[in-house]
Amino acid sequence: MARASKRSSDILAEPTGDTDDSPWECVGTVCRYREELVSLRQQVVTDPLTGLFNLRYLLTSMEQEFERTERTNVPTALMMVDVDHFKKVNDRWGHEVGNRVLQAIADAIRLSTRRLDIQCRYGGEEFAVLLPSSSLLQASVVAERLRQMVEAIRLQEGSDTLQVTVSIGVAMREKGASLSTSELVHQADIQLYEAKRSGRNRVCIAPSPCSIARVTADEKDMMRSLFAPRRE
Ligand SMILES: Nc1nc2c(ncn2[C@@H]2O[C@H](COP(=O)(O)OP(=O)(O)OP(=O)(O)O)[C@@H](O)[C@H]2O)c(=O)[nH]1
Repeated sequence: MARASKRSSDILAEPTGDTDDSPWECVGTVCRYREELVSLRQQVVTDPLTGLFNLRYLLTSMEQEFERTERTNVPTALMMVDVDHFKKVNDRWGHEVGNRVLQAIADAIRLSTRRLDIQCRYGGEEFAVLLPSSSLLQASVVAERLRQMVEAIRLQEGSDTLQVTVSIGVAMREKGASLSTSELVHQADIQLYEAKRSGRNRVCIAPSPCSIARVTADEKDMMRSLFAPRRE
C-alpha cells in the first residue's frame, strides 16, 4: 500500500503533442517558455501548501467522471475529509505547525489512495478525494484506511508528540442519478457532518451507521495532553 502516489505535477507535465525533435524542446529561449507554461498549468490546479489538486481541478474532474459513469455504468465515489479540532492545534501550536499537520495529512491521503484517484485540498482543513470507478463499499474501505493512517501519525514538536484525527463522509453517484457536482459534495458533507456529530475520528456512509472510532486509551491520553492548556 505504501507507494509513491500521483502528484498534480505528474498530470500537468503531460506531453503537449510536441515530438522529441520539436523546436519547443531544443531551442534555448523557447525551451524556457515551455517550462514556464507547464509550471503555470500546474499552479492553476495545485494547492501550494500540500501539492494536492485544488477545488478548481476537483470540479472539472467530477464533471469528467460523471460522464464516464454515464457511459460505463460504473459509479464514482467522493470522500470529504475534515481535520478534527484543528482550531485547537492552531491555537496551541501556531499556524506553522498547523500547516505541517495539513501537509502530513496530505501525505497520508496520497499513500492511502490509488494513483487514479483525484486527491484535493478542498479548502482550509478540508480535503476531498474523488474515486473514479468506485462503489460506496470500495470507497468506505479507502476512507477507513485513511482514517487509521492519520490516527497513526505522530508529529514531534519539541518534547511533545502531536496527534490528530479526521472525520470522513462518503457519497456516490451512479449512472442515471440526477446528481450535480455540488449535490454530490453536499451528500458527502452530510455524512461528514454526521461523523463529526457522532464523535469524530470516524467514517460515515449513507445508509450505513458510522464506523466506530478505534481510539485506544493511550491515544485518548495523548489527545488530552495535546489539547490541555499550554504549560508555561
Ligand atoms: N494552519 C492553518 N490553519 C488553517 C488553514 N486553513 C484554515 N485553518 C484553520 O482551521 C481551523 C478550522 O476550525 P473550525 O472550522 O472551527 O474546525 P475544527 O476546529 O477543526 O473543529 P471540527 O471541524 O468541528 O472538528 C480555523 O482555526 C482556521 O483558521 C491553513 O491553511 N493553515
